[in-house]
Amino acid sequence: MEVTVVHHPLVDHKLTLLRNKHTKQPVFRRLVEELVTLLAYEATRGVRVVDVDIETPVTATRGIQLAQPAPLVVPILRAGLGMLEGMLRLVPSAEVGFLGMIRDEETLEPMTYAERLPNDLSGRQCYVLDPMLATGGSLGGAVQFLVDRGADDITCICLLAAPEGIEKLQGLLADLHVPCKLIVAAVDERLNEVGYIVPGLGDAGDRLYGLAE
Ligand SMILES: O=P(O)(O)OC[C@H]1O[C@H](OP(=O)(O)OP(=O)(O)O)[C@H](O)[C@@H]1O
Ligand SMILES: O=c1cc[nH]c(=O)[nH]1
Ligand SMILES: [Mg+2]
Repeated sequence: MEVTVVHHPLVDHKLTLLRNKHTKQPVFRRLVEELVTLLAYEATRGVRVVDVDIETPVTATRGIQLAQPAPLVVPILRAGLGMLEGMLRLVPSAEVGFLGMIRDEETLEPMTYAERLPNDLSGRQCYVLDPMLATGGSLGGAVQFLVDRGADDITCICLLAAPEGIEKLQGLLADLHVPCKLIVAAVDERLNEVGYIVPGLGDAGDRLYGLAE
């Protein structure tokens, strides 16, 4: 798996605001969207295009446009939903599929509770959105789910990743033999004893949408 850490002062500036526990929910939501737009610019460098003939007001010329089928964006509910608008701002013609996953906070095992995706994902460029790659259970489960549906081109966009999660995903992908990229704003130090990213930003879903319990 190719891992790209996006280095840019605006990304680091926004990420610092996001990490700050005093950042209020409306600002947090806005920052997540803005960050995703910046990451999506990097993540879509390999988006498929086709040549197209057009006419400008001056002359005929050749350009490009996004190829069909359109890219498929898959936010992992809940927290990944906070990234959707930021992604669609850059790729408004993308289609959207949904995957709901929750990790058991005791065992840290992920569970899939909702799914609305095309049945056949072969030949689709899939962009998975999840702000946090912690143990890697949730994103690994999501990637496995997409591959089981035939996905053969997957790009994951995360805000923060722990080294442990990246390693787990690498291991899974070595067995799956499917090309996969990871675009992330920062790789943090480690996981703590309860599976949270350190220094991290806390529970992304709770900070976006409030406490789930
Ligand atoms: O790498 P992992 O150890 O699996 O942890 C990461 C997952 O945890 C969070 O979701 P959570 O389960 O809290 O659900 P939520 O988005 O509904 O809050 C986050 O959005 C990831 O999906
Ligand atoms: O730090 C973490 C780890 C998992 N999920 C989160 O939302 N935050
Ligand atoms: Mg959560």
